[in-house]
Amino acid sequence: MEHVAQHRSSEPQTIVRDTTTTITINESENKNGNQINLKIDELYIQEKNSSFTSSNGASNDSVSLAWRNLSYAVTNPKTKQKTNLVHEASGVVKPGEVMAIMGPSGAGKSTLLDVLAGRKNPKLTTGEIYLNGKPGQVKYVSTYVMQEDALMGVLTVRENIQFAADLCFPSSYSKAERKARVQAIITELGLDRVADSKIGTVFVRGVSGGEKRRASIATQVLTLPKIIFLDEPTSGLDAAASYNVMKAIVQMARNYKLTVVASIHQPSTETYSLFDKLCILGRGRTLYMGKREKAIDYFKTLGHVVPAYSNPADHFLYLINSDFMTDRTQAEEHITQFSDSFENSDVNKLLQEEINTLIEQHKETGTRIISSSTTHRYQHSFLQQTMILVRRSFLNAMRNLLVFWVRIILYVALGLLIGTTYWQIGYNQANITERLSSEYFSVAFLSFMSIAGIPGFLEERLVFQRERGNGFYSVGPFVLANTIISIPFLFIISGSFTAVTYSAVGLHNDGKNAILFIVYMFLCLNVAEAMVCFIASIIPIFIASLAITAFANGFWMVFAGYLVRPPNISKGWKWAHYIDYQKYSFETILYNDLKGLNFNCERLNDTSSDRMYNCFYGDKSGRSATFTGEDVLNELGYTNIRPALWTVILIAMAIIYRLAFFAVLRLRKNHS
Ligand SMILES: Nc1ncnc2c1ncn2[C@@H]1O[C@H](COP(=O)(O)OP(=O)(O)OP(=O)(O)O)[C@@H](O)[C@H]1O
Repeated sequence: MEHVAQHRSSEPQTIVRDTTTTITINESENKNGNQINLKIDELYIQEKNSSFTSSNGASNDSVSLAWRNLSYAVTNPKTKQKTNLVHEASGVVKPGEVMAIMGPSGAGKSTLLDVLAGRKNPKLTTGEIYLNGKPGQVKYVSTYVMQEDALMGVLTVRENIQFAADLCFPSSYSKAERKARVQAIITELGLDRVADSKIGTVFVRGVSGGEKRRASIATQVLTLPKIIFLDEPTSGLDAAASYNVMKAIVQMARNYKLTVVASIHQPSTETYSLFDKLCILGRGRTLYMGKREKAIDYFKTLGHVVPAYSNPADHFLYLINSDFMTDRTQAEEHITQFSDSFENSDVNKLLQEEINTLIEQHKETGTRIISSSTTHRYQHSFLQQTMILVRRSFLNAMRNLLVFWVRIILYVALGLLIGTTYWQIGYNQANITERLSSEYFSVAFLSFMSIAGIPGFLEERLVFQRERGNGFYSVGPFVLANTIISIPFLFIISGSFTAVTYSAVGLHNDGKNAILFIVYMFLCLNVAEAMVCFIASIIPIFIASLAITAFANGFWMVFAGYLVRPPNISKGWKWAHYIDYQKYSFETILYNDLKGLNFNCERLNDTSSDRMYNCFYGDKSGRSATFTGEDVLNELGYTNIRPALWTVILIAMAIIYRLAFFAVLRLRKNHS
């Protein structure tokens, strides 16, 4: 095989190779003006030659994974009893091999996968993990593909992968090179046909489940990490889709000598036949670890012949399943028998020898894969990470019905409702209550409606979690991008709401006051939005965060100072009033409207008295025909409103919620 790879130089380049598929990128797309014809392994070779390091900082040499006497034990806090979720496991997976961890539900598949991937608490882990025969840190050479598809539904397959590529490849890669890499992985995972189709949302029918899973995998293996861990990559897929997903993974492992470990629940016969190795677990114990094609013979030596025409995977799982044994001791013995048999088997002896040989072979040679630094290096600066995320969030918001358009429509509809309900309330004292109500409901309803942003936020958060886990960017750029993107969006909402409400109600008829109304609505929504992000980051479960945000907004509505006026709020709840963002929003809007307005008192027709007017507010002598907006504020107890200070408080509250949102994500990251 011939590889010529030098497209990073300024000279025109030719890439000659013996594969059938090449990807042609338009000349104009290459910043050097050169045509690029690449396939994924060509890029891989180039990276190797140019000391490419993956996003995790690892070199591109193949890496074997071995583990010996690996246990993971948890202690029951009540009984103080220790339980081994993984017990004395050993195994080897070599470059180009795919190993499936199989076992019934609760067997410890995910736990073993997580322990191998370095995602579990190291204090609870004992045993050794070797990379190329030397103890090493797996996370620097691996990627972990989560079970959930973390993609943006309104973006196409290509766009999702492209944004991941923009984030995980250094800026030294030209746009055309990144595009070539994206196209290569699309081809590699058999996604060409649907590359420009949207992933799909509740509103838009998108690609199939299997295609979505492959797209999700593509976003996570772009850098060709040397070891790939996949948590149930076929869960929720039918047999054909599962086979296609696994086939694509196996193909990649073979082509690029990647070491792949996947937990699999119940593979079909076809999918099962794709694996090179099997690790069968039962109650955390190893019941078989070795070559897939030797498993049938091994179980035969134990007296368990796989019936003709049956799926070996099904048969093994059926054999070892003790879940429905009512006697716990009997169930335990059942598993112990299998694990003891394996421990004393020739297969295990060969496995131990293989691990020993691997360690011996690399004793004198090879370098230890371990990070020299505890701090992670990202491919882009903080600012660049933020800008890429802003671009993606913008595209997502513009296309996402739920994030943008539905919310705009809802806010405008709410504006119309308030505008028509309080239509031209005028300047008579009888309508003061309605005037205040229209302002209170503007604040309260719009704040409440911020819950509509939860689904979109949770989708983005899932993508963030995956990308953060893969070291694409840090928490700061995500929070900052989320904040930046919300600003124009909230201004548009505030502006369109004001456009349909302000004049319809007949609020303070002055351009300056109308603009200030938009600003105050914006400040209010800005806090509401930040609070939503904070709550949804603490509880990233749709129904739960919806309920808690609704409760929080209901709570703030009570203490905003309209349903109960400030002087009448009981002492015990005063604190709530002072930390209530709706109070500051409502009061600034109220002040902005009432200050400088005059209202008409009721004219009395009683000629026998010198009282000509009945005024609810202001001068009650009966001689004044009007009262001022300030009179209303004073008499209702809205004293000491300081718009400038309230504005600062609202900005500070938004910043505090955003910082809390940042802290939650940081803590969760550290925790995981
Ligand atoms: N932190 C923990 N503390 C106590 N028990 C735990 C903990 N984590 C997992 N377990 C238990 O360990 C066992 C193995 O869990 P694990 O998720 O690894 O199983 P699994 O084989 O992946 O199951 P499934 O196929 O259902 O996902 C289960 O019985 C689970 O309840």
